[in-house]
Amino acid sequence: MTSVGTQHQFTIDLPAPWAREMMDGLLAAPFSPYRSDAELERLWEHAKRCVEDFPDEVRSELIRFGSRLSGRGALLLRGLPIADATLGPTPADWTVEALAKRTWETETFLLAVASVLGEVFAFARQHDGNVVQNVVPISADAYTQKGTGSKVFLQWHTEDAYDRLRADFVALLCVRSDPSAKTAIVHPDQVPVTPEHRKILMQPRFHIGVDPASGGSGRPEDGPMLPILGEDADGNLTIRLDTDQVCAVAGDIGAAEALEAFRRDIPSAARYLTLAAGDLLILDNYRTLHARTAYSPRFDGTDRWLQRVSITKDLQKSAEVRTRRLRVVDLDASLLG
Ligand SMILES: O=C(O)CCC(=O)C(=O)O
Ligand SMILES: [Fe+2]
Repeated sequence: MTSVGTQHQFTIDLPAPWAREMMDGLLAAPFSPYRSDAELERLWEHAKRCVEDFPDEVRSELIRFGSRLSGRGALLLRGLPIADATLGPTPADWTVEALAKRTWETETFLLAVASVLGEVFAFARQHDGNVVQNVVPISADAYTQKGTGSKVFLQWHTEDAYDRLRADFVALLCVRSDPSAKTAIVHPDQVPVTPEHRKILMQPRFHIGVDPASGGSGRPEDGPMLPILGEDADGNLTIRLDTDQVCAVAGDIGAAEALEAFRRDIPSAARYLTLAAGDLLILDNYRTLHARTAYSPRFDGTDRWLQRVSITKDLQKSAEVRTRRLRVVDLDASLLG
């Protein structure tokens, strides 16, 4: 097994014979993640048991990444064998009805990996609360700042930057690739920042906009006042930002300058990856910004297709706002900040 890494990101190539055998075994997984919450829970239990067969190195790297001890912001597992023919056509949108799938081996693997990092969950406002979300290009969204957009650059962001219940980790499994679409990642430590700017970016001198689906206006200036950078208990830098949905507080020239300088230096500090089918990219949502380059889907069933889950280390913190479904945070705009 080969693994290479930097202090910011780490890549593991899954051993091919093991990965093939595991995927063959998962073909028989009897539960769908899409039909009901009860069935999803059965699949979750099943996925957790699969982790017992993971190679030691994969398991221990996942545990290390999940514990945040490594300080890294991204972990890429490569080489999951995906039989393109069994996937069926890329759906035209993410609705469950569109997923004429009969086997759920990729979803099961995604959940198995997620189970080492924490608990999967979703927001009711996104993808109808699907826990496993299918990120595909949607024709009507082509020019939007959504994961389902395509023809425009999807700006640098952490997921749900304005929300205190945002995910700790986001896992993206590429099941069908488009070589022209690149996923870009950057750790805040990689972006050069002067000590003065860093101090400013750590103060609540910025607004992060709340999208209309979450009860906000979609305008950055209406969003809560928040810092962009922070520090965790170990003194490591954390980040919450969506460069499409942020502004400095009105009249705060220092904050505006610090934000502009930071934003300007992101692209050259970033790493650009073309996700291949079978690549699973796990992002620490407190330590990595991501983005996606523009690309041109054909909308003919052969387009790029990612499956994604959001993971929290502490499902309990959203207990009060999960009143309807076990893993789905209710539509509620009272949680910002
Ligand atoms: O398409 C990608 O590579 C990333 C999409 C994205 O930002 C997401 O699904 O969170
Ligand atoms: Fe994203």
